[in-house]
Amino acid sequence: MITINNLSHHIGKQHILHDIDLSLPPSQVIALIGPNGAGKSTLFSVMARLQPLQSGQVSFSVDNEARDIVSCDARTLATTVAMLSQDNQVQGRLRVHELLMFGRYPYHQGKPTTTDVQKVAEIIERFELAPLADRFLSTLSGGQRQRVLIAMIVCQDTPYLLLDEPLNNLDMYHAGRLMRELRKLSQVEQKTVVIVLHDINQAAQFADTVVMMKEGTVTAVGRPADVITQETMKELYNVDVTVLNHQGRPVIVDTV
Ligand SMILES: Nc1ncnc2c1ncn2[C@@H]1O[C@H](COP(=O)(O)OP(=O)(O)OP(=O)(O)O)[C@@H](O)[C@H]1O
Repeated sequence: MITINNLSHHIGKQHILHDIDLSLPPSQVIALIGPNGAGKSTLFSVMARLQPLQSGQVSFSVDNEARDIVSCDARTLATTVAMLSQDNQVQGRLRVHELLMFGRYPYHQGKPTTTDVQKVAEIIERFELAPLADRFLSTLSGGQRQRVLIAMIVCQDTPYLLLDEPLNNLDMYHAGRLMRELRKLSQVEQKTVVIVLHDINQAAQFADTVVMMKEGTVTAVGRPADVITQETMKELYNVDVTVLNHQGRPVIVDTV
């Protein structure tokens, strides 16, 4: 469970996040959606302590114990929550398998064990990265680099994953594969995966819970079928859509 209480955030004089209260259930895929500038990335970076918490509280519960992001030491936080941000700067002179091992750093602190080696091998297999494993990151395409970055986050093996627009640059095959892997991580390994998506149909198809944000506030939280409606799409994005139903989940079609 992720618990956020009264979280507000300013950048300069601009009020970016307003009094956010959220309880996000464990072992789910949770889609965070909302228009550009709504505050999704800011919320993620505060949750992962990449930006200091200015007011409010955030905690991640592990084994029935709440880990507060302010009091948590760096190593514990790094084994609790992993985040993929939108603007990842990667060192191009690393090879793919070296970057994945870097994801294991909170565990091995520079001295990889057989468990770390096995985990990296498992993730290479699972994310179909074997043909790329020895390549330098600087030689990869945008989509290949994105897949490797996501795999590195999964290598970190944390109970909570925050993924900011992980589908960027991914083709239809890899986007679908990734969403299925995330679902498996939540269902089989009981991980909680919070994912910023701009493709509402991916959110509708794969998320257990959808959180809607606009102008720094949370406007709705619920199951896709309950919250993805003509009205909420108009309210969030000012678009007119038709909402269809496919196997109990909404599918939206832009109404021209
Ligand atoms: N470093 C900064 N300085 C000033 N304003 C910022 C800074 N970072 C973010 N903002 C502002 O904060 C608001 C929220 O930005 P944020 O990146 O969190 O939105 P988002 O919902 O992730 O948007 P997107 O969907 O476009 O990625 C925006 O108005 C943005 O311009």
